[in-house]
Amino acid sequence: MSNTDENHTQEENHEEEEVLDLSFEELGLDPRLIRALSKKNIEKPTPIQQTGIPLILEGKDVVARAKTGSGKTFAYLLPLLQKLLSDNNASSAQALAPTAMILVPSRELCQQVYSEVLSLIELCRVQLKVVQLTGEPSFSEMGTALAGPPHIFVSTPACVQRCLSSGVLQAKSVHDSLSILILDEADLLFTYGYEKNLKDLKTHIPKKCQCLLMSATSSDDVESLKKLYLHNPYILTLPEVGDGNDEIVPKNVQQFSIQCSNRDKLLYILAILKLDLVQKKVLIFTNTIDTSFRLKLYLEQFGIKSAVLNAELPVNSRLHILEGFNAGLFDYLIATDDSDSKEKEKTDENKQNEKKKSKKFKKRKADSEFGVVRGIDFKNVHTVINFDMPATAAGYVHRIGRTGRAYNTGQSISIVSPDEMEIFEEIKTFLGENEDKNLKHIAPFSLLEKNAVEFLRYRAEDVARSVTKIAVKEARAQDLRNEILNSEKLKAHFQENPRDLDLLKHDKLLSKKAPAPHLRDVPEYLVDPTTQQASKFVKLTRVAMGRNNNNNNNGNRGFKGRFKKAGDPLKTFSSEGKGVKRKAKGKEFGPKKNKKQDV
Ligand SMILES: Nc1ncnc2c1ncn2[C@@H]1O[C@H](COP(=O)(O)OP(=O)(O)OP(=O)(O)O)[C@@H](O)[C@H]1O
Repeated sequence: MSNTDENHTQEENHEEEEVLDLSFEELGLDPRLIRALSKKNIEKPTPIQQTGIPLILEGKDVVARAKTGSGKTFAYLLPLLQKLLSDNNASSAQALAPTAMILVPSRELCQQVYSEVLSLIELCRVQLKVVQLTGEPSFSEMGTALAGPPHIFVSTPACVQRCLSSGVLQAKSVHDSLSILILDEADLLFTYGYEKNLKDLKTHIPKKCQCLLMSATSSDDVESLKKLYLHNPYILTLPEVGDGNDEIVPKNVQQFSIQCSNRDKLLYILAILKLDLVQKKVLIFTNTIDTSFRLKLYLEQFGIKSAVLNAELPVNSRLHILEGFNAGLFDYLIATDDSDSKEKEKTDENKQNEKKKSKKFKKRKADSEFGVVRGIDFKNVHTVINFDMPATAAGYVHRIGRTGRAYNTGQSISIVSPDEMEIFEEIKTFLGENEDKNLKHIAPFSLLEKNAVEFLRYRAEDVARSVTKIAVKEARAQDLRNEILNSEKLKAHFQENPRDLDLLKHDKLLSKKAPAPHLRDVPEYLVDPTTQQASKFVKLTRVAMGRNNNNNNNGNRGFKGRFKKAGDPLKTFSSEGKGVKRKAKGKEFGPKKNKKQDV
């Protein structure tokens, strides 16, 4: 809508264009922003930032499609802040509504984007006001949030609609003041049920307003949103999603799989974690909340402490669990991810999955604004484990995308049972695996020897039997009670001490009986020499990476934190399946080419 020619319905033709190796200075960014980025160890723009920032600064409507973790948030935040910095004292002085709105599908994303903007503003030391609001705020909460008004309003479509219909936000003021609207994680907005909100909201968006649409994947929903909100947009597709030539998962993520029976999944994950075969931090995905508690209780018995994250926890707890994990207060997070099935439900008439969900799960009210996977920037996650396989291939890509973010490296391990083989095959096809061409993206996880697993079997099965359904049910209820209590305390505490991290220890033990001392350490005679060697390699790598079991509290390692391939024993230790497609080196961000195209 930023384009002045309203009658111009034909979208522009954009030729394919080489991505230049530009610096932030060359992109014309304000020195204050560049200094702020530097303090965050961010020195060089990613490809989507290199191509997106100049277009957004020019005032173009842009659709940006770039793979997960490619830096889309700064691609829109930096030009947005630059614009606000340059007209801070002029137009916004008489404004009665925010100058910019960033709409996201979930509370977690809202908090994440808000923190990112706030920290940039603080580091720039400028007087810009950013506010976030989600859920169902009261009249006075809306009034407080929008008083001023803030320059940037981060919210969900439903919440903005609420502000408008209550009259706290005047349609005329929005019409007069709003100059940039950003729809982030656009491919999820309809899935999360915001279609009507977005259609209604459209009537209040002034034609002069610049609209940006950010998404990791393309979909019919993105297409509909584009038609609804954007005029004559630039379509940035990085990499060429869907043209079959590029990898969908970032190259800096090594993907592995383990095939075992459903019953052995606990045994295998124990072996991976207990024998120290993966780098921390570790994010583990399950499909149901009960499974996550079962896993937590089980691992606890072996001295492995973890936190759980799911939709039934109070929002404050969820946000602080994320914050604590990002700050490095605990190493293992078990997340229940069903955002994937939300999408499946939407398109799939077959409701069998629904039936499988336990009655208990259905009774508890899960937060519809909860999103654990899409867009959440889990900091410094080195390993993603699919304890349960996701329901769709797109879900897999989004889960794996929680590691290897920006210029970091990472790995994923999917533990696949026979009844998950169908989706596993689907995922492999989606990733472009081709048996004929001997092209593989997911290799067997060969660091884990069968012998090593068998040595642990007796103890593991014994403990697994002790984690009964009743124990799981009690732990789940106990955790919920704890977190509800915590939630109110956390809210009050963090209002006064926003930077205090003491309360964020969400990996407390839930087991009724303390872990038996003999289960905490695996005696050396139980581990075969090959596994011992693999484990030593992983430890050495950790030291080389500067992690040494303790995560540093610096959320962003940027370039300086990444380790070189040559120094990564995981990559020299033979763990790749025959014919696995790997790149020895090269840019970690997709292809050289940027495709700007007409749609
Ligand atoms: N130029 C950069 N250099 C190094 N790190 C960067 C750069 N830009 C962004 N990052 C970091 O990369 C991580 C991923 O960025 P971001 O969350 O914006 O990715 P995304 O493309 O939005 O991913 P998703 O599609 O999963 O939401 C963040 O931790 C961010 O701070």
